[in-house]
Amino acid sequence: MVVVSQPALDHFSPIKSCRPTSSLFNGIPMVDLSHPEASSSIVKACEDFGFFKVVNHGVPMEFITRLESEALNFFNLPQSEKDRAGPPDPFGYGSKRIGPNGDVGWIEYLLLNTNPDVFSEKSRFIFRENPQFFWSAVENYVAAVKKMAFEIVELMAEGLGIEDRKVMSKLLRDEKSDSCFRMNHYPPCPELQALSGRNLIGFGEHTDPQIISVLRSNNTSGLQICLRDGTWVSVPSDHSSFFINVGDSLQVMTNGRFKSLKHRVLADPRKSRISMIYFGGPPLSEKIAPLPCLVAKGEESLYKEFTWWEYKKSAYKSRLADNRLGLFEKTPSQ
Ligand SMILES: C=C1C[C@]23C[C@@]1(O)CC[C@H]2[C@@]12CC[C@H](O)[C@@](C)(C(=O)O1)[C@H]2[C@@H]3C(=O)O
Ligand SMILES: O=C(O)CCC(=O)C(=O)O
Ligand SMILES: [Fe+2]
Repeated sequence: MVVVSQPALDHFSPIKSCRPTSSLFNGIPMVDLSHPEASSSIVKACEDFGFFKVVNHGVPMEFITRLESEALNFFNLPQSEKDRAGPPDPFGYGSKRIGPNGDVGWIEYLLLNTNPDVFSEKSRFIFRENPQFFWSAVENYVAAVKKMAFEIVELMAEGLGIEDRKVMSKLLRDEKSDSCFRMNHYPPCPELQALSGRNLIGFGEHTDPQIISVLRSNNTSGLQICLRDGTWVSVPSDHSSFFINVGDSLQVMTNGRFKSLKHRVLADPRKSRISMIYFGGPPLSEKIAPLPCLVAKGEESLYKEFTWWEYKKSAYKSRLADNRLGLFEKTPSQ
């Protein structure tokens, strides 16, 4: 038996760990955005999983590789320099702590508002004083990913048989859209693996609060999703594709037809993982409610009335793993 010394464990405490799962899940739906049937595949994937992979997405590979290398440059800076861009408020650089309520993970990250008008001072610092870290790389990448996200929600509306195909995309396209962009770095954790044979939790289980999340990572796996039967499965990494998550707000807008997906990230013992996620949210004042055309005659909304601002305020009072939507359900689920 391997005896783990207390000082070694203290280094990771209180970050949780779990047994490594070697099996990769091969059942993730794949949507080819250039296929004529893409809209119905999107709807099916959202109903069955709340998650799917996108190929033929139209985001230029040069934007992807450039941003990844800029992100690596940033995360390779000395700790004292990175700390000047933090702590997150929620925007800026953060390390180990996720959110304001005591969640921790084996992670460092940069969280940015996609609207440059609302850049926090810290975000300004990152780009003004770190010439290695190019704002233009973020701008090009985010613009291309947003375009893809708009197309995906428009195809979704089409697949759902909604007359106004822009009903969701206009919320993301709105100049007041409350969207954000996150770059995560999960350093390797060889010591713990050697000591205990376990993987550190990089980002604990949670659902994303927004409408849609668009994720891309390097070729290091670690992302896991929770299937309907409660089992956690690992998503095979694919550095040239994107992964889409249904967020809590989309669950509400479809009156529960699509479910937001619980996911988490395990750090790899040997390889670092870099991920970049665009979280598409509505304007703060927007009412989040089931789209009337998705509520059948005689049916009711499953949710109380709330604005995105009210939901976000409540989300920021919650812990990562909390069932945030539970507070807004008319009939609370367990
Ligand atoms: C613990 C928290 C971090 C988070 C805000 C929260 O209070 C609960 C939701 C978390 C989450 C998950 C998805 C995104 O990564 C994120 C930016 C978001 O909008 O909600 C994070 C928040 C965060 O890291 O600030
Ligand atoms: O880093 C990842 O792959 C996923 C992170 C995540 O779920 C998040 O930032 O909300
Ligand atoms: Fe997430």
